Amino acid sequence: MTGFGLNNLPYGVFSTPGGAPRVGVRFGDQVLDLAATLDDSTFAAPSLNPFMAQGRARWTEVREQITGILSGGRRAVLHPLADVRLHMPFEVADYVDFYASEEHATNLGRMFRPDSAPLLPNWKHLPVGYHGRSGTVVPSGTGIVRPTGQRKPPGQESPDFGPSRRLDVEVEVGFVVGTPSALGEPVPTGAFADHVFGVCLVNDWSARDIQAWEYVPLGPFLGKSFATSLSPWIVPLDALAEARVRTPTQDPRPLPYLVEDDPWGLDLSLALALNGTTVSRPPYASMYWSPAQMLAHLTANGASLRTGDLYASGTVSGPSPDQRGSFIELTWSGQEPLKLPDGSTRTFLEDGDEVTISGSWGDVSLGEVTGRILPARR
Ligand SMILES: O=C(O)/C=C/C(=O)CC(=O)CC(=O)O
Ligand SMILES: [Ca+2]
Ligand SMILES: [Mg+2]
Repeated sequence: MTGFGLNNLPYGVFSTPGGAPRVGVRFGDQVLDLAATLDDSTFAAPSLNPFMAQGRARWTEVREQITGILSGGRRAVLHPLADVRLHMPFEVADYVDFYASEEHATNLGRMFRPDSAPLLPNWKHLPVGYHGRSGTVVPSGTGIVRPTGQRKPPGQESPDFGPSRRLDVEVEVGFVVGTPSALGEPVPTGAFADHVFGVCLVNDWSARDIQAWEYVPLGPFLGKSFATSLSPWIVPLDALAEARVRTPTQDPRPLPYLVEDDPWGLDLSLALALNGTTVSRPPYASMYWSPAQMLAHLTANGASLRTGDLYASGTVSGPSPDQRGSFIELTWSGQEPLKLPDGSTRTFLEDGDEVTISGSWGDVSLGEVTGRILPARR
């Protein structure tokens, strides 16, 4: 049907006019009102966190119940999607962003560090990542104010302060943790599905001029912390069982704690659209590190997981130029502007631009995450 049939059933948080935000499941162009249908107060919460904290056995049980209700015509409270407002689906605990695409890491290495090897020596030994800012993860549709910060273009002797001139996107896939883990206890790759509840789309907005000046030696900071957008529907891992593929061959072989027996690469097709025109189609199957390896690495030092932790894959870029997941790559640092159907060209984002990332596996849709650029505050 629409990408939201019985084989998908993603969870989100919605409200009807005058009603409180509560948990819903998308079915076609309708939203199943879970609190009203199952008479379970877990789903009356304004976030998925209480349900996600209950763990995999409960997630499976509820998915079976919902499937039974929607296929067997049992009493269900459904609202037309057009009549509801969608909210942040869960409360983000900690937020981590990885860097798991070899193509993206190579492209950015070439542009940011033209005088050294594009991949740093650690890159094929561990999934490189950084901790982001969970408080600025925003729901799809939130306007993105152009950030202001320190900029130092090449050839300019000292930095100045002003609105970013190189505002960009990053097409990413997000993984949402349900079951927490104990401090001091690493989570092995084989326990990925016990902890991760589901998958969504992420746009890691990035101000390339701020980033290029600030990032050495501690990594991304204000160039990325102003906003990160999230899609409204969290697709359960169960809906993606058939999407699983092996990652590309990993050479050198990763250390034992990063080896995965069951493959958790995902054959998702993503798309990046600017003002309604698709400009790129990044293939998630090309990602070098799997989300199970990312989780094992994230906890290898004993760092604990909390319900609502979000970790993103890093920008998804495939091998061909029309598969790149950011404008800095698509326009090669602004040197090769994109031509748009209205005859205009684009390097980085302009005020008023609207960006939409969508994704799917077969007829299982991840929906979309969208955002429009608002002028800088003055
Ligand atoms: O190579 C760098 O210095 C930085 C690259 C990024 O902007 C990466 C980032 O946010 C991680 C990713 O999305 O892949
Ligand atoms: Ca990123
Ligand atoms: Mg961000």
